[in-house]
Amino acid sequence: MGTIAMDDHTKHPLLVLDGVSKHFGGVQAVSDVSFSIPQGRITGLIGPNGAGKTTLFNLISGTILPSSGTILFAGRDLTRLPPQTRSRQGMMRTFQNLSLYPELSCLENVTIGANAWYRPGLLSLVRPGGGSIEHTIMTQAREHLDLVGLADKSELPPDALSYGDQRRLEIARAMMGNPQLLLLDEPAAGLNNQESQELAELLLALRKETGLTILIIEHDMDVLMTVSDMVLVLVEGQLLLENTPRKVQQDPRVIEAYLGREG
Ligand SMILES: Nc1ncnc2c1ncn2[C@@H]1O[C@H](COP(=O)(O)OP(=O)(O)OP(=O)(O)O)[C@@H](O)[C@H]1O
Repeated sequence: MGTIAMDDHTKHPLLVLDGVSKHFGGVQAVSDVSFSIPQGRITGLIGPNGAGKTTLFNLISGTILPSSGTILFAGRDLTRLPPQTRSRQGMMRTFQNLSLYPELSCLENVTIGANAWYRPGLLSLVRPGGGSIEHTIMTQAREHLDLVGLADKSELPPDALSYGDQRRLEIARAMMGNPQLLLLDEPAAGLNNQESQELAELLLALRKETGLTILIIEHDMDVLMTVSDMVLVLVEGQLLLENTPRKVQQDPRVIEAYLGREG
């Protein structure tokens, strides 16, 4: 009802967390976390081990439900909706550990991402005899392999790829779901310096080409500094601060939080 002022220079938020908490028995993993992410922004999520980053990702993608609080995505309340509904609405994720299918080719692995929107029963009704949806999926999968630079590896099994390329393959599969929001859980883990830098460039290119919004957990500071517009710092389940990567790196509270953990 015209609640957004047309001259408002702040972009409409794609993802909004409002007072989100999660406890596992006596462990307060995420505590009263609120933030919002505008469309097209790349946001880094950092924090010492056990800070609650993965729990927060699981809450956003819906594999676990919050103890309290609200999660809005594209203006809709998704707090209690299952992961499949969230991916259908444009939220895709990759995992800390690779989750590729070794018995399938790279191309077939990418097609799996279409599960986010392809429900055979429904589509066969919508497109009666109107060309093959399988053909469309294969074509899109090839385009996404090309997008991440793996066009020439389509028939290989994922195990034949370098670790860096396997990470790219996972991203291609997530992109196959036509996401508005991509959640990346440590995509540079296990990559060498060159692979990490190439990954950072890929993420920036994806954002440029598709207007994608990305939330990324990443321990590799070089990657984080390269790709992030803003960084959220989580410590002991609480949001300590949100600022630009440079400001975050220099913030004594952040340094203290990391050193405090190591000491
Ligand atoms: N299913 C669970 N049951 C009980 N406790 C859990 C569960 N999942 C997470 N926790 C606890 O919640 C806290 C936050 O864990 P989480 O894995 O979210 O942190 P993290 O920031 O992702 O850590 P890391 O950087 O090591 O991956 C930890 O104390 C962890 O032990």
